[in-house]
Amino acid sequence: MAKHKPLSILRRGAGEHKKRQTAQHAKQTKAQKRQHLSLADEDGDTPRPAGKSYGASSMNAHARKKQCGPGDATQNTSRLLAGAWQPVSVVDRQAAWAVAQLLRADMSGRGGASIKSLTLGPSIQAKKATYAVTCQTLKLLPVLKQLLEGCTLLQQNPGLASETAYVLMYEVLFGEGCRLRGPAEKAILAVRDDLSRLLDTMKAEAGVEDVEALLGAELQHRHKQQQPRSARVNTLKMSVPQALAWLRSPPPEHSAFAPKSKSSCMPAHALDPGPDWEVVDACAAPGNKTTHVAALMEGQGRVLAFDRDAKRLARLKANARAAAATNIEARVADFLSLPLATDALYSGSGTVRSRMDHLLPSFGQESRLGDAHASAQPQSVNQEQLKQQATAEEAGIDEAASQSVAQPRNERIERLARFQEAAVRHALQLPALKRLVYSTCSIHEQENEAVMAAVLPEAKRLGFRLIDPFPAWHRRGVPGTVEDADKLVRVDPDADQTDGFFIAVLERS
Ligand SMILES: C[S@@+](CC[C@H](N)C(=O)[O-])C[C@H]1O[C@@H](n2cnc3c(N)ncnc32)[C@H](O)[C@@H]1O
Repeated sequence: MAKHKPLSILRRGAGEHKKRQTAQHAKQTKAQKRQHLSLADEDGDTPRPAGKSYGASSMNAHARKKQCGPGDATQNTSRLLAGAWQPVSVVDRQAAWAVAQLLRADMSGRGGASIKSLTLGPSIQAKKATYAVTCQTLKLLPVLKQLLEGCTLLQQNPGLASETAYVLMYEVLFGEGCRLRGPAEKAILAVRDDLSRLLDTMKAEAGVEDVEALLGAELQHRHKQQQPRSARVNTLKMSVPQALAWLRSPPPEHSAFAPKSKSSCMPAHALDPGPDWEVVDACAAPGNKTTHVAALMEGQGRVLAFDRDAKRLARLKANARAAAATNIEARVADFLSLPLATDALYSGSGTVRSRMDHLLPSFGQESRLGDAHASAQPQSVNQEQLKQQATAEEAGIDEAASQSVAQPRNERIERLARFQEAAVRHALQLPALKRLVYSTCSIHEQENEAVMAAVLPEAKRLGFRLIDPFPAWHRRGVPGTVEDADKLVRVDPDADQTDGFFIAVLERS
């Protein structure tokens, strides 16, 4: 089990830091240009005079200023987007951008891209460092907010957005400092001593020594809850006994190990394909399940992988090559226009731990199974309507979500559920279909049991029945929501310590 790391990990390792700095110096100018291209919301650096220095009078722990109320993050996000001061370091600039996107989406209650997709995406440089700074800034956000509210930093520096301030305050107080200095860094550095004093006062008032203790018990507990790490052995490259032997020797660094959540390996086993099977993965990219299925088929038979997103399909192809899965044929296609079987689309609500959503301020404020059942009893819908309404863009998580227009969560889940239902109905029409696995990494009943309840009558007419892929598994579909709910498999992200998942298997005898 991965243990919670002490505050010292707020500093990146020396090697990583050196690598990052060298790369930064070498690529700074080019990187700045590229960043402006790739981070479309950034409006370029608009250098302004450095902020004034602050005397102790502008920092008051006891009479903290309330100018930064809950509404300010949105305003300040616009400031960030409208050409406010950008951090000079590409890592800090990317982190400030990611924090702005995440807080904006979180406050609006709309779905959005995950921390990982924003900080580890293809256009991001120094991904690990950007991810680390973003996570640590979010983790300490309550403290950073309090510090910011205790001073007039934003008021004195109209060019400084709060998200930039959070990231740079994190860097200056807990991270690696700011070696590269533009107006934003100078503004923060000018008040560094005052911020430190204010932090000391906050700790003294709370009677704690560690900054994390300022976060309160609930938040600390939330951060400590980490899922056990798991990996899937690519049996096309190494057998499981070999892998176990490997794990007993020094750290496993082998392409046969793919870090994966345990539950994400369940759908392929639920399908349980034979070597001579022909399998269709309808919404396949980036190919996690596809490559797993291909391995379970021992590199034989044929796995047809479809995805309507050409870029994501290119990633699938690269992943298939890396996995030595030569039995995968990948094509760009819209599944709803193809007479083929389906994997599934899902909101990804079960992967909040993997997505690191617990670092966001609103985490835990909504009911997890929530509104799904009450508001979304399965309704039969016209197939053509479904095709029109259920656009795939909303269905892909992460990258796709970050590009799509944000929608209220419930609306998005409803649209996903409609697409999912359409996809299953479509797959059921395949005359040669023997077994269908419907799986989502969502915990919403609307996308899971409700979809099954909607399609089951038609599935039964076509000769399918629900079967139980894992009789020994302990967590089942929500009782009373669908016939044979006890044959459905659920994985709970908290109780089962892996990503949330839902799996239903329909088989024709
Ligand atoms: C969540 S991802 C799938 C993850 C994949 N099953 C895996 O295990 O790696 C959803 C994918 O469905 C694709 N998609 C959405 N609508 C589609 C459609 N109508 N036809 C084919 N692919 C679609 C998206 O482009 C996205 O890549």
